[in-house]
Amino acid sequence: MSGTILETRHIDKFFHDPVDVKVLNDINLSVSQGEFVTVTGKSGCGKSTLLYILSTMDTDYDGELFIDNVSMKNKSEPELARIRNEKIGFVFQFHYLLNEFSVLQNVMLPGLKLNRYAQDQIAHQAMEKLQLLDIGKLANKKANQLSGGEKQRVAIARALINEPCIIMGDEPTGNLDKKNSEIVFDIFRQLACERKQTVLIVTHDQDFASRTDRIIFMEDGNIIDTLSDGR
Ligand SMILES: Nc1ncnc2c1ncn2[C@@H]1O[C@H](COP(=O)(O)OP(=O)(O)OP(=O)(O)O)[C@@H](O)[C@H]1O
Repeated sequence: MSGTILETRHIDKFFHDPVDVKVLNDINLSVSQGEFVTVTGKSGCGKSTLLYILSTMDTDYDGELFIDNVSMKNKSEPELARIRNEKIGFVFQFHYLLNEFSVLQNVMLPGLKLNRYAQDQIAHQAMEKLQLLDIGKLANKKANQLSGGEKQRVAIARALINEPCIIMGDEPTGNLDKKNSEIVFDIFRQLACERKQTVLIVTHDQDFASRTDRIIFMEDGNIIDTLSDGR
């Protein structure tokens, strides 16, 4: 494994409504390139809140976040949006695919947003991602013609289109059966091992978590333990 790709220093987070509540307490985290990490803990312990901060979508916190060794402090919203698009791919529990668009078009969308390549080049890259995930044959189907497992694979392909250095997932297998969860797990493992992309997943799924490189356990807004598999 190589350098640090994601780091937090002393992150605290308060919610103020209806009363002041501290939901994250002194979160210090360092994740390496190519590492496959899960964050787990009971409902309400702060996992999603942390993920929102790590993904730069929530900027209302104390402490400092570094992505690819760059501090996110004092960045404007357009700058953060650019960093998000370039550096981070997201996979959610619910896929949020656009039903009226084809699979290929869905995968292309974040690439078009970044405006880095011509449209036909993005289409080519999108096709490559679909093939990587073994769903090339679905390219021209509409998103609403797919099974749940296929939709989630398309959502992963979409997350990969801009070659992000970090892939973040919020319960990405939460809506899948065992077989499809396995497929999604294997994809993340492959991305981390072979493509050296960092994968950080929030999950309740203990079986999933137990097979990743490191499990970060949270309780009441604190990191209480980490378990590495020594890989
Ligand atoms: N917008 C908000 N305003 C006030 N409190 C909030 C807000 N969002 C979340 N919380 C509180 O912050 C704490 C952490 O919530 P968070 O959603 O991060 O937990 P979680 O570990 O992701 O839970 P789950 O596993 O159920 O998704 C909880 O006590 C929650 O009630």
